[in-house]
Amino acid sequence: MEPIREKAYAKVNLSLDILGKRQDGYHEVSMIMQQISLHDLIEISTGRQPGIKITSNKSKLPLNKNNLVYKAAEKLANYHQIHLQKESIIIHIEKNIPVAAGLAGGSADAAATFCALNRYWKKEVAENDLMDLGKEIGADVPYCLMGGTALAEGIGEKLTPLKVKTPMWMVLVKPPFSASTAEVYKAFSMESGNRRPDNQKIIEALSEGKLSTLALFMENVLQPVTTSMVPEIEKVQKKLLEFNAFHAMMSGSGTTVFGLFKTRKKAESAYGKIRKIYQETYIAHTIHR
Ligand SMILES: C[C@](O)(CO)[C@H](O)COP(=O)(O)OP(=O)(O)OC[C@H]1O[C@@H](n2ccc(N)nc2=O)[C@H](O)[C@@H]1O
Ligand SMILES: Nc1ncnc2c1ncn2[C@@H]1O[C@H](COP(=O)(O)OP(=O)(O)OP(=O)(O)O)[C@@H](O)[C@H]1O
Repeated sequence: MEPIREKAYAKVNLSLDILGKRQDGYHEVSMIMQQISLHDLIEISTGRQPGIKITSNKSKLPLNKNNLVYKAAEKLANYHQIHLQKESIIIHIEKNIPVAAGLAGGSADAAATFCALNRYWKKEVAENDLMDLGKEIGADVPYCLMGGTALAEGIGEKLTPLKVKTPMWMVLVKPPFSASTAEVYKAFSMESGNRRPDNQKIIEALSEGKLSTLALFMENVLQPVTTSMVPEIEKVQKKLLEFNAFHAMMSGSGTTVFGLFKTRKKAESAYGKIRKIYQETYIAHTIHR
């Protein structure tokens, strides 16, 4: 049997606002998510040993039960009442998305694993059920299942798809330092007074293709928090602006900073320059559903 392949696309946060803290430690958010062309590849094939084996081209990735791909396989098998121990499955993760970078790499892999395993097992799951299973793995997983452009509320699982008139090119830089999502959220204070995005204005600007207006209202309230841990973020942001990005901002809890460009040519020119400074530099475009 031919291996089953599924692309796992990264996301950037065009905005991230925090509205409050919940009793369980999670935060109520309001953020605009955008899927991008940078992706991992999930490949499912039949193995010889019983159980699930995870392999990857990336040596530092956990290949055990801590991998979000394993968690996704376990959840989906339970849902279908399939005994994983009686299966013989190899899941290979071709990792291209930088890890612990604010680009939802692990969440995207989990979402793609759901889709690939459903095809492998020839099963279907109602969208709502799949979203619920995804939410149990991570707050970004429901969005990764949906893709495209969306307003994400609640802890990130309440999703509204958004219209975008103009696709965009971007250059992403992952500084050589990471930050833990849990630690960044923990260090955020509701009294911080950090600059907040105006999501309604961003939604309008996206639907009308007004890129300069968009830039006026994009903010990530976590950026000052992560920058206090990793000051390099500010330097990367300045470099992207210097190389003609019309806006540059940190994605998610960081540490990746992305710069938006009005044309592919401008993005390619900046990419050529900034990759000489930062090893983990990527060029991508937005993906629309
Ligand atoms: C930063 C973002 O990537 C922005 O899209 C997400 O909000 C984080 O999504 P994620 O990594 O899928 O989050 P999870 O794996 O569910 O949670 C990791 C940790 O982040 C914190 N967390 C996450 C989401 C949220 N709305 N509030 C939180 O406080 C919690 O401490 C949690 O223990
Ligand atoms: N398949 C996976 N890909 C990447 N990381 C994984 C995976 N499975 C487990 N992890 C672990 O999860 C942690 C976060 O990785 P990930 O790349 O998803 O972070 P992130 O991009 O900051 O996510 P988010 O934007 O959702 O907060 C890492 O420490 C990594 O070891």
